[in-house]
Amino acid sequence: MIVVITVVAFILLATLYIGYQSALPKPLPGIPYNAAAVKSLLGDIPDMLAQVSKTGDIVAWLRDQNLKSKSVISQIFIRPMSKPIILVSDYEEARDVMLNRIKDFDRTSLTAEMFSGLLNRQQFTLKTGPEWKFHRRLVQDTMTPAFLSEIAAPGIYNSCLRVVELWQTKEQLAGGRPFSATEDIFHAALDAVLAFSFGPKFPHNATEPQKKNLRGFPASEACLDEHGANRDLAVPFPHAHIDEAIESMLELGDAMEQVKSAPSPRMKWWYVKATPTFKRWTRIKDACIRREIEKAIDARQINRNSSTGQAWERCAVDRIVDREEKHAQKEGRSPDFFSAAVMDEVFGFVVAGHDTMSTTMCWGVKLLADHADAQSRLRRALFEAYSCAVAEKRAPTVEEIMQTSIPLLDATIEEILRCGGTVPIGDREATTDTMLLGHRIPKGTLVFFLHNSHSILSPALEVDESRRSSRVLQAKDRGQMRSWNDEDIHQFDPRRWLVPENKNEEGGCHGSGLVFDPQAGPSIPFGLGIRACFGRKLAYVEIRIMLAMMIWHFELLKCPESMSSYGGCLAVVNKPRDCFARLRKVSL
Ligand code: HEM
Repeated sequence: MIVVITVVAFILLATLYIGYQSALPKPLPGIPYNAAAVKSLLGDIPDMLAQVSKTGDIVAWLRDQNLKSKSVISQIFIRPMSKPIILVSDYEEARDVMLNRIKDFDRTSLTAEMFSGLLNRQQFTLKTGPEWKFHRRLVQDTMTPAFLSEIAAPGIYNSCLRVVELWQTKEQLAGGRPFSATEDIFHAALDAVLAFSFGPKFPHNATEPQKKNLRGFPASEACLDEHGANRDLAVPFPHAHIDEAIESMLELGDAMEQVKSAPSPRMKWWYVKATPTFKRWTRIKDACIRREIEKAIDARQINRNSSTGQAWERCAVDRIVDREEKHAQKEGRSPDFFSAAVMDEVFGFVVAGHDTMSTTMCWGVKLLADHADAQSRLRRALFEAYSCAVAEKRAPTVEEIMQTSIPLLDATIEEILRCGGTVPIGDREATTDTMLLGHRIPKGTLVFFLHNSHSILSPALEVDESRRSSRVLQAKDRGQMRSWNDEDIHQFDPRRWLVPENKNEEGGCHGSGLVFDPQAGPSIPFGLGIRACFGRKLAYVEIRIMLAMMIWHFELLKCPESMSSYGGCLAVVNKPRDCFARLRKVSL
C-alpha cells in the first residue's frame, strides 16, 4: 500500500513539476530578456505592474526593456503560457517589415481579440485577405481628395467653430486660470467624425450642450481671487449631458478600458457584452447607425429618380451605401446595407476617428503650450499666409485653410505626431517561421514595433549591421537611411521638417526659402504599408483645420507643472494623463 501511495505521489509530483516547467516562459534563443522573468509563471507581469502602478505608463515600461538590454530587439513575457512578445525599437527594421514583408507579418490576433467585442468585423481587426479587401473596397470612396475637401473639411470646420466659441466663453470666465481641455477636444473630434460619417444633417453634436451649459456659470466662481492666489487652480467647468445616441458610442469605446489588461480579452468581452449596460448602449448605437444608413438609402433613391445629375453624397455613409449597391450589382446579389461589415465599418470610423484625433490634438495643445516660441512662429506663419483674413479681422475660411500652403503648419503637424505618440505600438504577427534582425521568429509570434522610441524620439540603439535585412542594408549603401540628430532628437522642434527649397522641388511654398519635407527623418505615426492607417488623409485634414483655428484664436499659455506631465495612459490609443489649457485671446 505504502509503495502504491509513494508511486502515485511521485507521479503526481513529477506531473506537477513537468507541468510547471512547461508553463514557464520559453525565451527565443539569442534575443535578450529579463532573466528573472523566465523563472516565474507570471513572467514579466510583476515587474511591469510594479512600474505601471508607479508611473501609470505601460509604454514607458516597454521602451525601457530594450534600453535595459541595450538592444534594438528584446523579448517579454506578459501573456502566461504563451509565446514571448518581441519588442523592436528601430525605425529602419519597422519600416522594412511594414512596407515589404507583408507575406511574413500581418495584423496580430491579439488586436482582433482586444477589439472583438467592439469591432468584430472591421478592417482593423481582420487578417489581410479577401474579407479585409472587401472591407477596404466598401469604404474606399471616403478618402478621395474631392470628398475630403468638399464634404469632410466643411463639416470638420464647423465643429472647430463650435469649440472655438466654447473656448472663447471659457477664456472669459476663467480669467487666466487653467481648465481641463481633454473633454472639449474629445467632443470636438467626435463632432468632426460624426459630421464626416453622417453628414451635416446629423441631429446631435457633443459641443453645443457644453456651450449652452455655460450660460448660467457665474464668472465670479472662475475668476482670480483678490490676491490671485487661485491663479493656478483649474476652473471646474460643468459638464453637460450629451444625447444618448452619441453617448452610446463613447461608452462602448470606453469598454476597451475594462478589457485592455485582462489576461484573456476574449473571455473579458464575453462577460462585458453580457452586462445589461453594454447591451443597452449597443442597441442605441446600432439603432442610430441604422437610421443614418436608411437616410442614405432614401437619398440615393431620390437622386436616382431626379434628373439633376448632381452628386448626392453628403457623408461617408452615403458613399458606403453607394459602393455596396455597386458591389451587389457586379456580383449579381441583393445589396446588404445592414451587414456586419457595413455596420462595423461605420462604427469603426467613429471609434478610430474620434479617439486618435482627439488624443493627437491633446498632445498638440500640451506641446505648443510648453513651447511658446514654436507656437508664436506658427501663429506668425498663419497671419502671413491668411493676410486677407487678418486685414478683414476674421478667421480664415475652410477653403483658405485647405488651399494655402504653409510649410510650418505641415511641419508642426508632423512634429506633434512624432512627439505625441498617439499610437505608440505597431503590431504585427509572424504568419510563417521567419527571421528578424538575424533571429529566428516562429510563426504566431507577436512583434511590437515601438514607434516613439529609439531612432524616432531618442538616439538609436547600436545594432549589428550584419543582422539587418538585405533591403535595409541596400538602402544604407544608397545613402537612403534616415536619422535625426542625436543632440536634439528628443526635443519638440517643428523646424526639423523644413528643408531648403531646392532640396525638394516638388510641392512646398516657393519663395519662403524652406519647404516641408515629410521624409526629413524617421517617424511612423500612421504605420506603413498595406495595413497602414486607412484614415490618414482625413486625419491630416482634421488636424490642419483644428490646429490652424486653435492657434489663430488663442494663445496657449503654459500651465502649472502639476498639470503638465507627459505621462501617457494606453487604452485604444496613448492619451496624455493631463491636458489642461490656459488661454489668452489673440487679437488681430
Ligand atoms: C491622428 C490620427 C490617427 C492616427 C495617429 C492613426 C494611427 C493609426 C495607426 C498607427 C494604425 C495602424 C497602422 C499599421 O498597423 O501599420 C491605424 C490603422 C487604422 N486607422 Fe488610423 N489613425 C488616425 C486617424 C484615423 C482616422 C481619422 C480614421 C478613420 C476615420 C482611421 C482609421 C483607421 C483604420 C480603419 C485602420 C486599420 C487599417 C487596417 O488595418 O487595414 N484612423 N491608424
